[in-house]
Amino acid sequence: MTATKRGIVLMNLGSPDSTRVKDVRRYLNEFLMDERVIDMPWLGRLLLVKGIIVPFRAPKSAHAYSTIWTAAGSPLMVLSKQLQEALQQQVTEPVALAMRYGAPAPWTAYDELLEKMPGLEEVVLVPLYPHYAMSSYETAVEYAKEAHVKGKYAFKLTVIPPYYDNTLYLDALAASMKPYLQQPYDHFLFSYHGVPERHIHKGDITGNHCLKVNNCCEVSSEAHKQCYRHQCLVTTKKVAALLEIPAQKYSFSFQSRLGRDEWLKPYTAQRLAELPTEGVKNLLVACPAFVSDCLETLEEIAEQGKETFMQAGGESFTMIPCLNVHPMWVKAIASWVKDNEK
Ligand SMILES: C=CC1=C(C)c2cc3[nH]c(cc4nc(cc5[nH]c(cc1n2)c(C)c5CCC(=O)O)C(CCC(=O)O)=C4C)c(C)c3C=C
Ligand SMILES: [Fe+2]
Ligand SMILES: [Fe+2]
Repeated sequence: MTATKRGIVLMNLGSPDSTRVKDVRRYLNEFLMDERVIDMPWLGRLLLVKGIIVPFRAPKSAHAYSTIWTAAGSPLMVLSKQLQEALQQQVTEPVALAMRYGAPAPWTAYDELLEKMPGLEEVVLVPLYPHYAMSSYETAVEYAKEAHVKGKYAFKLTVIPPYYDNTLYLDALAASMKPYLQQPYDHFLFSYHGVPERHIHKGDITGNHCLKVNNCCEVSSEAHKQCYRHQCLVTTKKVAALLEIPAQKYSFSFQSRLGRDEWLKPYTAQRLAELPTEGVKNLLVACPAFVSDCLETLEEIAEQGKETFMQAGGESFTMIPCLNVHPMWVKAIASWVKDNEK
């Protein structure tokens, strides 16, 4: 039997091309005009995004990006490329990188793989999002599928499902965090990117479970296949168990709220201001919704979040890096692609 000619695409969110306001504006326009991110009818979305959000946000975001930008580009891009290279060392299949917004687009990644491997039969898509959300995992996967159909590519596209409860992912996450638990700490905060509550209702395939049933995320339901909050809770509990963090010593919260809608609570910024008043002086923070460090971890949490916590009376704030190129994480991806061969 001959082996399937297979390639791998790692897919992340994408960053602006530079910290110039015009590049950030273009990026934000593409990002926020995505109907899975701002889920409004097209005209309302256009007016809100181009008329209100982007003109105000672009200069502020450009400044935020300028505080984390490196000589090689945005941390998210640099770290995604490093992950691509590290994975390439572990597997024989060619590995390409794609972004949901900006470059490289999925079709660029597909063409790159075809060039390296003429007669390509299968592409395994690895979304760099552990949890299912319509504004992250779903939009990336649908975009990659659309590019596959539109480009009439002959190869089969196989998508790795959300891996929030996958043992290899959880083991890698716990191992990457463990060294930071050697220092004394009062509390461990798992901060996840937030989403509007409306997105959780929309994703509820049962129509009557999410945010409707008491303790919905802990009551077994088919809805959990697409419930971002449930999946964040599972990652939190399983990692805390692996690290033997007692229940009263950890919690989870949601960051990066945009606009006036109700988003998943508690809000990270609010918790960071409250924790010192509850006796938490030494804090560990991790952001498992991101596999690569990015604006939301390096600026929003490590810079702004730290300031909020320290000003509220905190004494030490330790930000735990994302998985980035942790060897166990690279091995986890390699192993999922290998399992897929069976
Ligand atoms: C309605 C707005 C947004 C939703 C919903 C949303 C969900 C979401 N986002 C990520 C991952 C990332 N988001 C990043 C940046 C970012 N996110 C939004 C808005 C929403 N995200 C904006 C406007 C921005 C741009 C920066 C800013 O102006 O604040 C990033 C960082 C990108 C980088 O270049 O570093 C990531 C990663 C997830 C996982 C998610 C849903 C679960
Ligand atoms: Fe975001
Ligand atoms: Fe839920």
